[in-house]
Amino acid sequence: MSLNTIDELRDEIDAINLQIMHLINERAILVQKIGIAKQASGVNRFDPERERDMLDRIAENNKGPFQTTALQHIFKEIFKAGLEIQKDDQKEKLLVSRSMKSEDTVVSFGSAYIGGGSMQLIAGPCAVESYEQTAAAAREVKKHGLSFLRGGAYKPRTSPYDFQGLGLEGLKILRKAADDYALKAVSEVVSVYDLETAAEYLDIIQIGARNMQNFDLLKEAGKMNKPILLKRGLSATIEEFIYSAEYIMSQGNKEIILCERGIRTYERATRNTLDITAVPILKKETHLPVLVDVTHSTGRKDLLLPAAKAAMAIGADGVMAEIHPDPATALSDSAQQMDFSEFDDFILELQASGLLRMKETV
Ligand SMILES: O=C(O)C(=O)C[C@]1(C(=O)O)C=C[C@@H](O)C=C1
Repeated sequence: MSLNTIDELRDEIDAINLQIMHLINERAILVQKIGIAKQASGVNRFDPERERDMLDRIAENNKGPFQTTALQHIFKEIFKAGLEIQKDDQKEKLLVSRSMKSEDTVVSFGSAYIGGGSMQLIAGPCAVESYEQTAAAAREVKKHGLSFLRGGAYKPRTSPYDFQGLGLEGLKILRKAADDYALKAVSEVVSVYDLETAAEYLDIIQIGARNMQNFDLLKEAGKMNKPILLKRGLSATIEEFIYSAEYIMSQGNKEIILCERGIRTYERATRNTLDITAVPILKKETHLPVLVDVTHSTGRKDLLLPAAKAAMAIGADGVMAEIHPDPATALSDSAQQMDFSEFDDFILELQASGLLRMKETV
């Protein structure tokens, strides 16, 4: 066969390639329409029976030279690509997605707000242990012109024998300390049964990493008229994180703050691996504010400042950090909490780097 003939055959293949491309895209448009119809009727995107029917029809009609198995593999790839298009279309329609709302969501608390370019620092003890301890932290938070005081009242711990938190008493102490220093109170709720009560004492309800896919808790939080701070799961993908936020917003609550707190990987140098690029991805894919928890992600005091600088430099709406009057005596996370002198240095460094301007935290 001459080279001419090969070129002529290739020209024919090029023309057929384009025909196949147009047909596949024509098919994709139909798949998109089916995806929209399925979403509207709550039908699962993946339909194995339908795929089996189509593959059987390929087998019945295949006259070669391709082996039927080879063709079926090719069509399976087309089906998978169709599912991806349906998924992307669905993601574009999520209430939390940036395509649904181009402007940033700003969660307002009177003169304080989270999102929309404000740079917040949420600080406080890992756990509320006593009024004196929590009030001391509140005083430090206020001293630096910050607005938000965190403190754990319900502590999900790995071991059932570890300090579980003061519960309702802890919420009351946190509320009093926050009120005494005109701060907003942030604390985690771990059970659906505690939501209503907690909402009476908190300005922000936190749903922790271990509960990121506690769908009942997410749905009930979505029915509340209270901002929700949702932490990324230990091993959650960004897509799962976004869908968990959608669970909340789908129930009506639009005041959601996302928090990247590190993911569990093979790395042991830090407590978790801070997935810092999750911040711009989440800012790009959703309109929600994104915070970074530098304490739980790194688990190391020496990394709190570098991690906070990285978070603020990459576009986070703020940082969460733990402080304690005497970390060595803390009932949880004693190794990771800054004492007040360390906190002073932390704040000064962030200010010196121009990443934290105190006027925006008032
Ligand atoms: O027919 C459907 O239900 C579709 O969603 C379309 C389609 C396809 O590519 O043909 C895509 C994914 C499903 O698993 C089955 C079929």
